Amino acid sequence: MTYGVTFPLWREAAGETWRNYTRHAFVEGMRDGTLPREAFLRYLVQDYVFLVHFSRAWALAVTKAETLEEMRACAATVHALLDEEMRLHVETCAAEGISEADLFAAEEAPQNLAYTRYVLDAGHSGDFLDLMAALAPCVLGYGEIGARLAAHADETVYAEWIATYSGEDYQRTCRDVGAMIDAAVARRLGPAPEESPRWPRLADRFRTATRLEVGFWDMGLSG
Ligand SMILES: Cc1ncc(CO)c(N)n1
Repeated sequence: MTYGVTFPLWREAAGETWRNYTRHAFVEGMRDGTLPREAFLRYLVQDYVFLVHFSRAWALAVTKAETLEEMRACAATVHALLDEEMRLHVETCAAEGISEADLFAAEEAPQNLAYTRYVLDAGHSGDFLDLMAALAPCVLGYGEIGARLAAHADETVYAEWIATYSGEDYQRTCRDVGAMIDAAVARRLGPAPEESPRWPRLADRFRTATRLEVGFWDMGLSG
């Protein structure tokens, strides 16, 4: 999955951190079905809270945008998170006797706090590109993981998770976000963005968010 031209460059710059995220033991446990249910549910409850704050960060992107196209793409992502992706969390948890009110009230794990507030701060202290560099590993990383697992997973109890992230709705969101980031980078940094003095810092933000994704999976495994 490439999702545009900027994402592959940032992913490459993140080096083995990207692999640690997308090939994490938690991910492989969903692929082959060996992930303990308890770890999955712990993760899913935290991930619901993550998505609440992640939606806020995309809403912040609407206010940081410079064009109507950017505003539309960011608003559409807020909608996709709140009304499509979170359905997985609500329905899976409901089947386990965990209500949406319980999810909303769940106490955030430190790894969750660190990640979401890092992303929000990237947006508050920086501009639209700073925010996009911090948001990209989440959206596009899950797209990449979902597509790989759909192609290579065993018959697994985690099929619904895999179907959510490999499904057409989520993959379309990833393609749209990838294209929007390419246009946003070209608009602000010109035709040779890698030569811009801002480039190393954007790549660094992307890698930091990727490190925080690794921490999020670690949390799921360790409690
Ligand atoms: C931690 C995390 N990263 C990315 C996504 C994809 O939106 C998610 N649901 N949770």
